[in-house]
Amino acid sequence: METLYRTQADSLTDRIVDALATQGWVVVDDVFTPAEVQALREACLARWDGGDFRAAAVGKGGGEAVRSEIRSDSVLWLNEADDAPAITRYFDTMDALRVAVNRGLYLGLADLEAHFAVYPAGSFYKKHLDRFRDDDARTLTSVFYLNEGWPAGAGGELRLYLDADCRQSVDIRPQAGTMVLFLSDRFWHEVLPARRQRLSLTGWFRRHGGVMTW
Ligand SMILES: O=C(O)CCC(=O)C(=O)O
Ligand SMILES: [Fe+2]
Repeated sequence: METLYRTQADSLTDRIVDALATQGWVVVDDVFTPAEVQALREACLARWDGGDFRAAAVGKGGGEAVRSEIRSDSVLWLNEADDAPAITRYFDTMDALRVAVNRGLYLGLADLEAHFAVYPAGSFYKKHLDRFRDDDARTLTSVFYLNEGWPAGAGGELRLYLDADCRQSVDIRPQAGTMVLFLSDRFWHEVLPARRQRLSLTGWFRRHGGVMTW
């Protein structure tokens, strides 16, 4: 009988948890409402126009460097105390998702780091894994797209490789409202060259590595 009382939000998190448990990745399109997507898109564009973005780097700490032959997007890191309600709402919703995923999968996700990314026409991100060699905190990747009506010929798909040998893959169009979630240490992926400006909001759920903090 319990299922009768389930809300739509519950069934969304059930779908996500089930897919992550069985295949390690999932594509969903109902985490945010169309109005929330639109507000995030406007916040992203306002900051892009304001010149707040920086060329994205690869690597971490001492090894961090801008390598435009590997990735040619620009990013703006976000924090939950942002002035824009759309952004604080993003962090609230993602936190609810974090709690639900922890409950279902015991991943021990502790926090989220997130940035807007803008890929100007012609940009790409070559095949990579999201987990850093020297830091295994990134556990679950979420990529959320903010592009109204992305035509089939516009490139810019996320190519997600489904096996370690990269023999099988799926291409996901970066349409507004689409969210892709995948385990950060398992799935190689790349962004195919985009033929028009491509906007996204990428988040990594991290667990606390090494020393326990309680
Ligand atoms: O935007 C995407 O589809 C993926 C971006 C990505 O792989 C990354 O920022 O690590
Ligand atoms: Fe990535």
